[in-house]
Parts: sequence; C-alpha cells; structure tokens
Amino acid sequence: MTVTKKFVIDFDSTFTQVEALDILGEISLNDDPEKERKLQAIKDITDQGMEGTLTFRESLVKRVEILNANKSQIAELVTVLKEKVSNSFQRNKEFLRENAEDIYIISNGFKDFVVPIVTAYGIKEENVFANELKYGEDGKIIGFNENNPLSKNNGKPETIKNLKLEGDIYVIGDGYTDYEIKASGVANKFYAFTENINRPTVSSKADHIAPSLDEILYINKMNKKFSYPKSRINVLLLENVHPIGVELMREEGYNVEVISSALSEEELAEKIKTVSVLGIRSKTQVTKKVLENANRLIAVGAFCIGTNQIDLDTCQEKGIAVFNAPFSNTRSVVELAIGEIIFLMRNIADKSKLMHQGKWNKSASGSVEIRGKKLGIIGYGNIGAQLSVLAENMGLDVYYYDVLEKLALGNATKIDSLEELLNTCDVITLHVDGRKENKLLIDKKRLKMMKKGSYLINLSRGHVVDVPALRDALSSGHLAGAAIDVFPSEPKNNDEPFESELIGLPNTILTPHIGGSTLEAQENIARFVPGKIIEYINTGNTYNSVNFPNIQLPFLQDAHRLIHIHMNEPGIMAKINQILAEHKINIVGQYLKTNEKIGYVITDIDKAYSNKVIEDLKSIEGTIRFRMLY
Ligand SMILES: NC(=O)C1=CN([C@@H]2O[C@H](COP(=O)(O)OP(=O)(O)OC[C@H]3O[C@@H](n4cnc5c(N)ncnc54)[C@H](O)[C@@H]3O)[C@@H](O)[C@H]2O)C=CC1
Ligand SMILES: O=C(O)CCC(=O)C(=O)O
Repeated sequence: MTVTKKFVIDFDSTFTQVEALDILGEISLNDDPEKERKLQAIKDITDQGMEGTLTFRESLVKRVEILNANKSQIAELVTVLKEKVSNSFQRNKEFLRENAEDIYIISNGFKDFVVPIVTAYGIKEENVFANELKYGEDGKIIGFNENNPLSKNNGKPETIKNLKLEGDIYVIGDGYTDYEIKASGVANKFYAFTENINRPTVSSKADHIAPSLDEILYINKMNKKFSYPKSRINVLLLENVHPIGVELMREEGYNVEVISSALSEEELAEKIKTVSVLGIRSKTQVTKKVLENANRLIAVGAFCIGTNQIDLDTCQEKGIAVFNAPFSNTRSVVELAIGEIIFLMRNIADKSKLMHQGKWNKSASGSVEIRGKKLGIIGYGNIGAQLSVLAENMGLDVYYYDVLEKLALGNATKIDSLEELLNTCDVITLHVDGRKENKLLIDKKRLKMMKKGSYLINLSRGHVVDVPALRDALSSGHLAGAAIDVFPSEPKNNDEPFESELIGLPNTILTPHIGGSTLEAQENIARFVPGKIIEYINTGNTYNSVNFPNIQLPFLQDAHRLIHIHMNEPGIMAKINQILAEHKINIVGQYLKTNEKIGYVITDIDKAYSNKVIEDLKSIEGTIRFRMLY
C-alpha cells in the first residue's frame, strides 16, 4: 500500500517570492515621511520572527501596528502578490492542481491575501490555514483574530495537530515557524525552501535544503512536468560575465556560481567536477585535463567569439555541447580597428604620452590621413568583412586575404596570396580565428615582407604574431607602428601584472584584450549565450553550436524527448530504432544529424514507456550520452 504524502506549504517567501507584509508596508506607508525607517523596522521584525529570536505573537502585533493599513490596500497587495508567485510554483501549477487534495497552506500571514493567491493555483480554500484581519467601520485594520492558533507562538504545529492528517506530512517553508512543525513531531520531513531566501538558522535544521519546488518533486519521484530539477544544474560563470548573463541563468532556476577571474588548469580541473554548465571568456583554458574531470558537464558557453581556448574535440567525445556568440561583439572590434588605423597614422600614442609628460610637440611629421591608403585585412570573416565596409566608407582602399573563398564587399579587392597582401598595403590588420595552424602566421619573414613604414594591427589572437620579431621590426623602424590587443600570454585578471616585450616601443598602442569589451557587446553576448544553453537544455536544440551537429527542433508537445549522442559509427541509428520497435514505442518524431565524429538523434515518443527501454538505449555500444526531456 502506498502512503499518501501531504504537503504543508508556507506562504510568505515560499509560495510567493516576498513577505506580504513588507509589500503591504510599501503600499500603506507610501505617504508616510518615516516610510524608510518603518519599512526597515518591519523587515527586521520579520527576520527576528523567522529566525526565532522574537516570539511570533510579538512580531505580528508590532508589524500590524506599524503598517497602519486598510482594506483597500489589501486589495492592492493581492494585485502585487499575483505577480510574485515563486518561479518553481508557477512552473509546477499542474502538480498543485492535480494534488490539491493533499496540499495545505499553513501561514502566519493573513487569509485576506493568502486565499486569493493560492486558490488561483488550484489549492482548496478549505485547505488554507492563516490568520484573519479585523477591520474597523472605516475599513482600517484594527487587529487580528487573537484566538486563531496561527497568531500565537507555535501556532503551526497546533494547527496541523488539529487537522489529524493521515499519511506522511512534508513541510515546505523558509522560516523557523515551519521548522517548528517538524520539531514538535507532527511532520515527517522539513524541506527548507531557499528559492527566495536562505536563512542559515532554518536550513541548518532541515532534512533537505530545497532550492526549488522541482527539487522536492524530483526527490519524491513526483516530477511529471520536468525531467530534472533546474536547481540541480550547477552553472559556473568565470571571467566577469556580464550580470545579465548571471541573472538569466538564475531566473531559469539554475544554481549559479560566479567567479570574476579565469581559473588555472588545476583550479578548474578540481572545480569542474560538480559543474553542469561552464561559462567562460577568452582566458580560461578548457583543456583535456580539465575535461577528464568534467563528468557532469553538458554544455560550455564561450561568452565571446573565439573558441580556441576550448578542446572542442574532447568536448565532442564527452557529449559536451559548446556554444559561443559569433556576432555580438564584432561591431565593437571593427570600431576599435578603425580608431587604431587613424591613431597609428597620426602617431597619437606617442603624442599623448609626451603631453602627459608636459611636452608640447606640434608637428605634422610622420602624420598622414587614412584617405586613399591601402588597408590589408587578413581573415575576411564576420569582423574582417564588416571592417571592409566601414573602412571603405572612410576612404581607405581595401584589400583582403582569406584561406576560404569570400565574397568581396563594396570595392574591396581580393588578393590571392598573403605575401602579396603584405607587400601591397600600408596597414595590415589581423582578423583570423585562433586555430592552432595560425600560430606565428605573422613571423619574422612575413614582417619583413610588409612595406617599410607600414603598420600592423592584431585584434585576433596573441599567438598569431611572433612578438619578439614584431619588437625588432618596430625598434628598427621597419614598421612605423602597431596596435596590439591580444598577447600570447595574458593576465588571468586585473590584479595580475602585464608583461610583454612590446612595452615602451614607439608608436605602439597596447590594449588589454578589449576589442569586444563594450557595454553593448557584453550585454548582447550575455543575452545570446545563456539563451542558446537554456534552449539546448530544455529542448535539445543545437542550432549555432560550435561542435555539435546543428539541429533546430520543433517544440516538445505532449511527448517525451529522447536525446541520444553517440560516436558516428555505422548501425547505431538502426539499433536505436530496433530497441524502440521491440518495446512497441510509438515514435512521434525523429531527427538525426551527424558530423565526422558524433551522431545526434532526437526521438520524440508517446509518454507510455517502461524504464527498461531507457536502460537499453543507454547501453547501445558507442553511446556517449543519453538525456530524456519532458
Ligand atoms: N580582440 C578581441 O577582443 C576579439 C577578438 N576576436 C578574434 O577575432 C577572430 C575573428 O572573428 P570573426 O571574424 O568573427 O571570425 P570568423 O570565423 O567569422 O572569421 C575568421 C576568418 O579568418 C579566416 N582565416 C582563418 N585562418 C586564416 C589564415 N591563416 N589566413 C587567412 N584567413 C584565415 C577564416 O577563413 C575566416 O573567414 C575570432 O576568432 C577571435 O579570435 C573576436 C572578438 C573580439
Ligand atoms: O572579451 C573577451 O573576453 C574575449 C573577446 C574575444 O577575444 C572573442 O570574442 O573572441
């Protein structure tokens, strides 16, 4: 016989994200000159009550007195609270409706606002236990029903006792009064609910800390709507990812840790063990050694364009999807390149340095207009091609070289050999990607091929240029200047010193890898990358992934989705379908895409299936990873 589970749920900061009386204070004290002091007093009293340092009755009397509210303000409060239901309660509306018989709201708040909120989620009014406000004839709140056990100390356990519930009683709440139910022996389990607030004095007493309702349903095997609690998805965001990215991941319900710096290989190899999603920028090296420990990792988000810092092959072999932001910062890089072309041709770096030393050197010597000069772009991709258009509009003659056939934009001239480009142009700018083969692409020999008195810009990757050779070319005067944003070795954070052989050279602009560091670009990236990762986790969509076969999937409707990632070997697809046929599974839709290394198969099936089919699919030889979504 299965034992029924009764869920006793708290209201303030559990069912809703907020403490209702704090919000009521915002409303009722709106015109009070002492509003801020009074609101703080209400918050402090609430916390003292929640943490058990003030008796509950005392805290309630004091707060109602300070609030000085009336009936119409309660109606306003309800309107606000409707928008403040906790995210995981909103997500699990179906569960609340389907299990309404077994769900009780026991709150030290007031029925006047609790009932309209929870009944909208299918909870029965007769299962709501809370205090009752008393109003005067003018509608002013004059007190509360002091005979209601919930207005007294230890009121929650007493209320539960009186209910004489049968079955196991699980209490969900964020406050000390919720823990008291378990402490008094009338509940089987106390889940400290930390989605909105984590009170250590309460969490430390819990049977289980639940960052969301999904977590509670998952451990009780009652998760019908979501296959996996989002709060169990640990996200590690490094390198100062823009706060919007952090917020989006948190809003989705993930457990997010943020570190402002990059981590060393050793540090990351240790940290990665519990991480499901890693977010990095250009500094963090996601190496084979790191990935050997990354057994929970399902996705890496590069909050930038370049992905040369990630061992993409090993990620594929481990079924880890990698996403980047291929367009979000391109305009920022292009604008910096344009600025640098002008600054180099006017010797601005040196002139500015002299001015800071109090030296006035007004002279046109060595300064030229960019108009009519020849710009050579190496790497005519998203950045190179965009630069081509802007530069041409500023009067430069544009030439480009790319290893791939690329359409010439505007009047740009395609050059077939790198050598020819180097000895044709007045300024060379690098916009190749960071693939290994591009190491020392611009070496001593190629620097010599550049025209005497020309300029070099590197906004691509540090290893693309031979730095000692560039130093020699600049100090000998063969090159008239350089602007370098990227270096073979870069500090992990703003506290580490920067060292380079280029420091102190004439007409040499050095910038700390900020080509893409504008507010616009960082915000765009921070919206784009989490969006891709969240979509991958929720639907299996790999569109825009850097290393996975790209599939754009339809939304999952009334089906369960099986995601099978495997080595691209013959016969695996046949085996998947054979197993599904043997188990008489009704396939609603199926999608397959492969690349040289892996196969990605999505099968949407009817909800009726046994766990055995899952086991069989997982045990197909060549399986890298299996995920189920619903
Ligand atoms: N400094 C910074 O803050 C930033 C730097 N970047 C760097 O810029 C690079 C380029 O970005 P996108 O234009 O968006 O990439 P992209 O992939 O659109 O373009 C790269 C182009 O370089 C070409 N290429 C590669 N190797 C080459 C070679 N040896 N010779 C000639 N062409 C070659 C490719 O065929 C491709 O057309 C990124 O990979 C990244 O490393 C990107 C953003 C910001
Ligand atoms: O801003 C960053 O950290 C990296 C920018 C960059 O190099 C890229 O987008 O590839």
